[in-house]
Amino acid sequence: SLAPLYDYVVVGGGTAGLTVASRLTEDPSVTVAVLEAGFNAEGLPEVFIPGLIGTGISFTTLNWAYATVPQKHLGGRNLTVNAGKALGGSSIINSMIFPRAEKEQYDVWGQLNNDSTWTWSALLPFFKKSELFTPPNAFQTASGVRFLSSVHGFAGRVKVGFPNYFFTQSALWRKAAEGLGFPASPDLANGDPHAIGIAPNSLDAANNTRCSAACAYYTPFATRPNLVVITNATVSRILWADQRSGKLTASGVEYIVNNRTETIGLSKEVIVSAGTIGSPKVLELSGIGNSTILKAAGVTPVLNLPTVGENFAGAPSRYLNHHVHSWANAFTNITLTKDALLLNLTFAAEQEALWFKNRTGLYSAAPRSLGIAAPSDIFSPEELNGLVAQAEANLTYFATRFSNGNSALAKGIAAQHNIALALYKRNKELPLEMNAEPGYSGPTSFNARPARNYTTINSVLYAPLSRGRTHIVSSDPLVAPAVDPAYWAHPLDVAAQVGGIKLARKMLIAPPLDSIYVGEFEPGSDKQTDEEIEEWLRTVVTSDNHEVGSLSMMPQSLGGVVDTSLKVYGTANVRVVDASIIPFPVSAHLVRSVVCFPIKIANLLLV
Ligand SMILES: Cc1cc2nc3c(=O)[nH]c(=O)nc-3n(C[C@H](O)[C@H](O)[C@H](O)COP(=O)(O)OP(=O)(O)OC[C@H]3O[C@@H](n4cnc5c(N)ncnc54)[C@H](O)[C@@H]3O)c2cc1C
Repeated sequence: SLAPLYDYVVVGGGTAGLTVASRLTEDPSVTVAVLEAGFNAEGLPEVFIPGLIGTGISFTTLNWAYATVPQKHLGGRNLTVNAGKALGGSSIINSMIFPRAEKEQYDVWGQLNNDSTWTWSALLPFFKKSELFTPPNAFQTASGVRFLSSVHGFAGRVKVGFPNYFFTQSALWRKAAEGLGFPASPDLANGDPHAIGIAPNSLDAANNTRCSAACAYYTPFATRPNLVVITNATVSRILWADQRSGKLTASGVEYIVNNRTETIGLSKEVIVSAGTIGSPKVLELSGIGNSTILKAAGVTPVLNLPTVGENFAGAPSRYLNHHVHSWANAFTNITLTKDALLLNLTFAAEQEALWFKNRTGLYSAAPRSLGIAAPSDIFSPEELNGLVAQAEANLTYFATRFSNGNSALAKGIAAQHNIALALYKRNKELPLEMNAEPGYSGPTSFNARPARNYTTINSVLYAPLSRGRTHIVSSDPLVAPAVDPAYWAHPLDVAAQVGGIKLARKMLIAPPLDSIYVGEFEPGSDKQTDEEIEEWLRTVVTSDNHEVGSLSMMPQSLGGVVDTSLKVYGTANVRVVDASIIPFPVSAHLVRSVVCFPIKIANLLLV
């Protein structure tokens, strides 16, 4: 055993990891060390200026860019799943969209675990507590921002606000969507997101800068003597002590810094917060997981927990400029677009100067106007009945196929599918985010597409029924895992995403958005039938970055890996706190959800 240096060691200084570390060190007698593979990137313009996301090193150095294995249902393509590699994790490179999902989807977390502390009504106070919300000013209100103060908090750590610039296309799109039957949302964080509106952003409204997890949970507390953050430190494994009361007990953590292997001792717990792909990797390298998979990778198993890395849910979609998903885009006669920033570098320089001068202009605009579509928006009642009946008939088949031969997990996935389909029938499982991109978004590179201005309607698949897995293939901690999200493995996911393209097309030519429409670019006039759209999508969609579930919080009888206090089954002092514990995907961007887990560590409530 190692001499304990710290009470807690947090593996991964990302969104959830920094939340935990800052909360624990509020007690001056508690010592915490955070080990983060990336560095502190808060000072980079591509991190702090909202409109510069995607430029500079945001998607190279600051990104793990995990490659998937060939995706069987997407023509055997290898896709990239983005995940932030920096202090603050994915919140450093994300789109700062900060809404909440449908209430009933959060309730499923509690339902699967028979635990009412993991439900919308139990989580809402924590959602509120974690944010420092700045209501819209007169200009923002006049530009269409709506909010309900009852669902916001005004004294938390994550700064939440709205941008200082609104693209005309977005306003036209919201009107068009309302014309197609989407209600105007009073607030996209109210738990009823089947509507259209302007999403709140994790943004410091006073400065118009990104508020990442580092901004919220590290920078204000960096000088705490009981908090130590080691950057450029890649954790290779957890070190085990003799068993404590029959349970596996961590005594320290091994990590690599500057090509040296170091160790750090702990007296209380290790908190694994390395993200949905990073966390199962750390557990497997430490000997926790499916013994067969571990042995094949050259790791000696210490605890056989065969569902580590399973129940992995993601969706193929993405809408940063070069990380696309499914969209319909059209040429537009409007000139103030994001394309203008690429087409005219003088204009781009002027806009950047404007941002530095008074925090306005195109670069101050973080995304975005968005809406969440329900089954009724993309399927006729007959189509929906048919798809749900088919999914019900094949429920056992898919649950078994997705569970990698684990009968408990097959039950867990069957339970999730049963609940999802019941929600589908009640129009409460919301399969798509629709949003307007004021510029090009799609599969064609800047040089290969016409040098024009565009409007894009993105359609992002949420709440997928497909489940895949992520596992190590080597005992070398610097080797990437084999990531298989099994995108489009379930037919309902495919149908929903095809429906999203049809809805996007309808929106592009609905008044008043039609007033700026000068012809479709993609998918293009040769892709009209569902089959043609589907075949095209299979060749172009890329990864969404909202992966969850690889270390699911579920009972062991349903194939879970952690209990509702987020302890790993069979361990005395290993907890997982990050998006990997989310057992059932929800229809929202995730940061809100991973900073609000209602657990107690050493009697200290996390949020
Ligand atoms: C491009 C992109 C856009 C997104 N857009 C949005 C959005 O607009 N709104 C929203 O709410 N969500 C968005 N998301 C999703 C959201 O940001 C993530 O789901 C969330 O931040 C995940 O939090 P986490 O704590 O689970 O993991 P992360 O925040 O990813 O943290 C994991 C941390 O662990 C570190 N790590 C991993 N392995 C090791 C290791 N072995 N040793 C040491 N450190 C390690 C990583 O470097 C990282 O810092 C987006 C994500 C991406 C990638």
